[in-house]
Amino acid sequence: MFPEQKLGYTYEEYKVTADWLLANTEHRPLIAIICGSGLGGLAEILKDQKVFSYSDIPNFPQSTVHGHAGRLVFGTLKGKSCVCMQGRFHLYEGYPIWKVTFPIRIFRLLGVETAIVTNAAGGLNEDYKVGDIMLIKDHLNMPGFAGNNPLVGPNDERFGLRFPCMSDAYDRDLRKLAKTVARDLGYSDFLKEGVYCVLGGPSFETIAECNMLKRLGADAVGMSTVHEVIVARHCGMRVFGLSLITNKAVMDYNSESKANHEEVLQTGRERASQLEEMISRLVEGIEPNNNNVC
Ligand SMILES: O=P(O)(O)O[C@H]1O[C@H](CO)[C@@H](O)[C@H]1O
Ligand code: HPA
Repeated sequence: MFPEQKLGYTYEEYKVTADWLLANTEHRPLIAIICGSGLGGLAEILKDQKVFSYSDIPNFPQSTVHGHAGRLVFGTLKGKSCVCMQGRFHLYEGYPIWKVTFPIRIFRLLGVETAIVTNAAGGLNEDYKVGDIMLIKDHLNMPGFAGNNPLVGPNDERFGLRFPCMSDAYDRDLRKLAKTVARDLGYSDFLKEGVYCVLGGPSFETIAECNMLKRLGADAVGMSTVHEVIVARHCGMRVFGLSLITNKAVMDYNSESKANHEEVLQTGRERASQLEEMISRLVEGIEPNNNNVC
């Protein structure tokens, strides 16, 4: 006999964590920001911070990847209450997908209405340059095609529907707002909009895989974000996503380039201040959603 496999957290387990956070901070965030690899500096722009190490929060997984500090930062940005993950979880760290997305449901129980998800990604679209910021308009969920979707398992109606729609995953109004913000900041030259493809990692893609993904319609490739977005949409949050193009995917057998995590982190450092400015202005323009399910 095989031992029964755990398929996710119970509602009560999510509540334990959410209630612990509510008891330990006075912040009541409406906006959650998830920092991608090397983008943890985004959390530093929050004022009146209350910071928790993931290791101190009941049930919280731990960050194991360089460039993901493992801190949950509450604070205000442009007068709005926010919570920021300085470090996310990835499948390749060995976490089951329901642990990867655990924080999203916690945020929902805290009252968060809007999720801003950021990541570092490899550019597949040949028009993209290193340092470009790509607004995510849609995704390709490769682990999902193989049955690894964070909503697999019994559905808890207190979070959302059994079969949530994903054709409107990335909020059109927030993308419009981001384009206006980027134009006002003079960022239009490096602003793109495209399709993000998630793979399991941790190995970077082969040349053949990059060419295949491009033909399938992906503009950028990474190892995160999509699982979080699916859970956020399932529980009725609005989602805004952006990818920082940290490296160009290698598409050509004559190329000497090699993807590496140090380059990913370095590009994050170089674009940090523009990303901070853009996210601040975006948050400033976000209207409360009055906790309506989108
Ligand atoms: O998606 P984020 O967390 O930004 O990180 C990206 O950067 C790492 C690879 O360098 C991978 O984890 C990839 O997903
Ligand atoms: N591939 C996958 N994930 C990534 C990449 C990449 O080229 N760059 C940053 N994260």
